[in-house]
Amino acid sequence: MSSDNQSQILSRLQGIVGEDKVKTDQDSLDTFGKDWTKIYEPKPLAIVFPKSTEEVAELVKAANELEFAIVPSGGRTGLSAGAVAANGEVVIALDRMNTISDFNAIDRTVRCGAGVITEQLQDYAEEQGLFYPVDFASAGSSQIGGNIGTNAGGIKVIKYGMTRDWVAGMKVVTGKGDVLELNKDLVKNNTGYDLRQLFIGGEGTLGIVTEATMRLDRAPKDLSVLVLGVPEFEAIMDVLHAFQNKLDLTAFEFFSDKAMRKVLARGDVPAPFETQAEYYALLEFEAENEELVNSAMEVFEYCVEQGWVLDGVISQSETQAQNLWRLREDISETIAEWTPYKNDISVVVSKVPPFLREIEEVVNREYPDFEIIWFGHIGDGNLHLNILKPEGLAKEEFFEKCAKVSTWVFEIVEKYQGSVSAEHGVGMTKKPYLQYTRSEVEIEYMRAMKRVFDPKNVMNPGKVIDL
Ligand SMILES: O=C(O)CC[C@@H](O)C(=O)O
Ligand SMILES: [Zn+2]
Repeated sequence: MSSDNQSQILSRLQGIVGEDKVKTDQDSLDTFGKDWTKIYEPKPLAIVFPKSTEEVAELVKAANELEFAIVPSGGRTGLSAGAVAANGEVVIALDRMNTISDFNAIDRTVRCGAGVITEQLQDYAEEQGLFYPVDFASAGSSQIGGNIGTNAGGIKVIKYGMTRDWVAGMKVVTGKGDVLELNKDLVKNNTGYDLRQLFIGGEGTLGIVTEATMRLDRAPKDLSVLVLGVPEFEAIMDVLHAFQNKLDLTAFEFFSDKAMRKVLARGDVPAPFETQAEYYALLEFEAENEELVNSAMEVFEYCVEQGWVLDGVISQSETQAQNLWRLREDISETIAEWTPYKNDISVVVSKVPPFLREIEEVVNREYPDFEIIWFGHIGDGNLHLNILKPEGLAKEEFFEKCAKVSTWVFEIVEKYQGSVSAEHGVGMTKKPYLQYTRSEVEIEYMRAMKRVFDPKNVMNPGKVIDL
């Protein structure tokens, strides 16, 4: 792009959002040009901070006219490079659109600007005696618009579903610059195609979500957390099955001993119990009355009798419950110092054990010095596969080897009819592998949709699919 073009674009942006809301300093470009993927060099042209849907629509129209690309940006906590601007794009950061309004106690809904932080909504719901259930470790920085764009999942999906299930209505600016108000917050609205669903999880490739009405729920009462030591991976599924038959679980997570040891080594949280097991399951349920607690204890004893569980602990206080959760939630951040290879994959729950074993076998056989760290939302069939870079192995060589790992893993994903991205989206990192989960015909329909909503390919180009 010539410098004339660049200055034309910049002055147009300034005309729309105001001079001080267009940033081109190196610090802003570096910060807003990337997400947590960390493997791409950010190179945006500018970062703009609009305040309203109208301003966003003007920005998108300008992009169509002056032919520049847009990257929508929320809390930038994504792990698939969906919010990376590495090719001179204009980043639209929704941070200033962070108002919560129009709470409706009867409908149990609240309107959020796209820039509302997840935790801000969770706290707001709590103040109203209600609950916003989509939750994950990055809730303190991720934004509602980004959650919708990526259909964020997290640790409570087993009971509450993904972000998709909590969007009552939303406003989007399409890639053509049209403003759509979708679904009008209705529970029942059988009037043909539900366009909401295309933008939810569309990763900003069809348009930008600027506002949304989010549903809230009854607040769960007296949540209890159980951590169980499990000697064999296969037994975790028996444990899940046994507990699900008796209790309505709000979470069922797992992590390996290797993962937990890394968290414990930081010295912030105590070990759950002395017995060491190869894997741990973390369960959460509403212990509203004694009957439910007794029921949980009976299942626990049954699991011990069967040899599926070696030891366990049930939280006796809120602090203990939080500490048990930290054993699971702190893993991702803790292992970041080993420059891990990351993957986020899923299969139907019943196929999880052979699926994991097959992946483990191939990695162990080909690269015996690689340390695999398993954890994830196993109650939903979602595994997080992390591999730590061995000390002394150069980063480049490690990532070259990991590219091979990806191909083996995705071949196994295809064999098990799973997904190459369970909850982290496609972005740039999973784009080359989409065909392991989506058929060619399906991908062609996706391209056709992209052409309808964003004919000039200004919206987050190079993410999810290529035209
Ligand atoms: O870092 C990862 O691999 C997963 C991050 C996140 O989805 C989690 O469940 O902790
Ligand atoms: Zn996760």
